[in-house]
Amino acid sequence: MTSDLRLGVNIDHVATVRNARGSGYPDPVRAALLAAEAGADGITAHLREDRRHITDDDIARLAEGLTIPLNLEMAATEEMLGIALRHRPHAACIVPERREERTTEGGLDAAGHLNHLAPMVSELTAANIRVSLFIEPDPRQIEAAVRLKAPVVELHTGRYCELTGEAQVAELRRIADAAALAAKNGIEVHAGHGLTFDNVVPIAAIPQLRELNIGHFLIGEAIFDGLGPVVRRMRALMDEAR
Ligand SMILES: CC(=O)[C@@H](O)[C@H](O)COP(=O)(O)O
Ligand SMILES: NCC(=O)COP(=O)(O)O
Repeated sequence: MTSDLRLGVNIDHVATVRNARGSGYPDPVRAALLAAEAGADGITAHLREDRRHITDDDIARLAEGLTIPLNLEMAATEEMLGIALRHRPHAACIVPERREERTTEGGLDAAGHLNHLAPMVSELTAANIRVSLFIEPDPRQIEAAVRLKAPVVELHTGRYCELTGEAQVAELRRIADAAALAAKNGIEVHAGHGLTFDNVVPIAAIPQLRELNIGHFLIGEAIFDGLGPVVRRMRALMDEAR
């Protein structure tokens, strides 16, 4: 039986492999359908401003063809807002973006950009899109999410995944405290970034978490074991932790 913790499979890096050769394959939509068959509860795709992996056409096909919820990760720009409003994904997760970064480094500074984010959160919410803010596990950012009336936050687990020993335990505590604070304020709590078979269990055991979004590791492992088996194994680890 699956637990109350949903697994969102991020298929960005299927598109990274496709784009490396400018070919039509491997197709991230095919990967999304396979992940759904293997037990993913949702699909996450990050349409970066530089289109380095997922493309506009991928988003159109995902929005059209998925039977499980689509979580569109997007920068807080007018262009991305327009795309979200056009395709109406189940959820939109607002993430920070820097063109020169290799991956999403740190969370969105919601506290520092309240005035910019407020109309965006309202417009997405009015369009029936569930807004999530991808933030650091920091009480200041949770308070900003409360002020913005964001229904969901996703806590960035990247630092936790990179640390070891006592420092990792301290970061895990920071994530658990942030999850408790957000849930106490009526916010649904998700987490993700950098999660693997080896580090997922302590995160999945945080009782307030309702969803984990995992991509890069799963797509990498799929090269060796196939996407279906690795999604099923991640699901099983998450379920055992609850
Ligand atoms: C916001 C986030 O954590 C995911 O989108 C993940 O970062 C995959 O995309 P990149 O590897 O391009 O950052
Ligand atoms: N929001 C996090 C996400 O979608 C997946 O991150 P990663 O597992 O690719 O690092």
